[in-house]
Amino acid sequence: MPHLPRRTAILGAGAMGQQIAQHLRQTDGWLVAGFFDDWATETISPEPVLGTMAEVEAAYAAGQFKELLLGIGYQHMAYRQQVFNELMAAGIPFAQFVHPAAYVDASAVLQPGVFISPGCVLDLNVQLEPNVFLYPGCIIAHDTRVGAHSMLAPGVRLAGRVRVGERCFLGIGTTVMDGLTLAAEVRTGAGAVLVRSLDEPGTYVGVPARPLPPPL
Ligand SMILES: CC(=O)SCCNC(=O)CCNC(=O)[C@H](O)C(C)(C)COP(=O)(O)OP(=O)(O)OC[C@H]1O[C@@H](n2cnc3c(N)ncnc32)[C@H](O)[C@@H]1OP(=O)(O)O
Repeated sequence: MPHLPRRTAILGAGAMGQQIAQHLRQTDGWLVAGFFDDWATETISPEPVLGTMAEVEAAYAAGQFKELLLGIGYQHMAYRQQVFNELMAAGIPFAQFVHPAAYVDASAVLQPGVFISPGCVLDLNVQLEPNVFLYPGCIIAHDTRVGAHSMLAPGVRLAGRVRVGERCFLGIGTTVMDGLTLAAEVRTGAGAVLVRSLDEPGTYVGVPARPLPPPL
């Protein structure tokens, strides 16, 4: 008997939600049930907006979808965490999506809500905590762990035994040397190269990366 497709709803109908939907549509075994969004009532996509965020639980109970993925972007890191935790606590399952054009070693440990875009490579014993989102082309070397709700922009490279804290956003092309630990809520600018561990939240830019002073 053929497997039923994974009927998945996406939280957020904006650009990130649309990107997630497109990957699902093009991957065997997945089906986009629709979107939940507090602002949009319709989308350019074939699937409907099923309701607002407050209506997710009732839609799940009514069987409108089986799993969730989160399409809330890096400008809203605290909200990403809040929505994920609330819906997990309500017993609504989050999917894990690994694009077929990614390489994920069999030893990797992926928690619920993880999303892995095309071109990513995860080597031996990588751990992605809940709700981690990898944009295309991220390379994560052996024994590295990425903390819950963090997002890695396209082309981020983490060497071996790195620890990335929760709610971090690593900007496009960031490189992190082996064995470093990054605190929670670290952000990095495009092309940053991290050569020391970072104990404090904040934005870091440059080669080697330095703190970006907060605006006056
Ligand atoms: C799929 C996707 O598209 S995912 C998103 C991918 N996009 C990214 O990763 C972008 C990451 N963001 C950046 O790099 C941004 O420049 C940030 C967040 C680091 C800083 O943004 P802002 O706070 O707006 O800083 P602003 O642009 O005003 O620059 C402040 C200073 O930092 C410098 N600066 C900004 N970004 C960088 C950078 N990546 N590397 C080095 N210096 C930088 C600026 O030149 C400026 O220096 P100055 O004061 O000497 O003139």
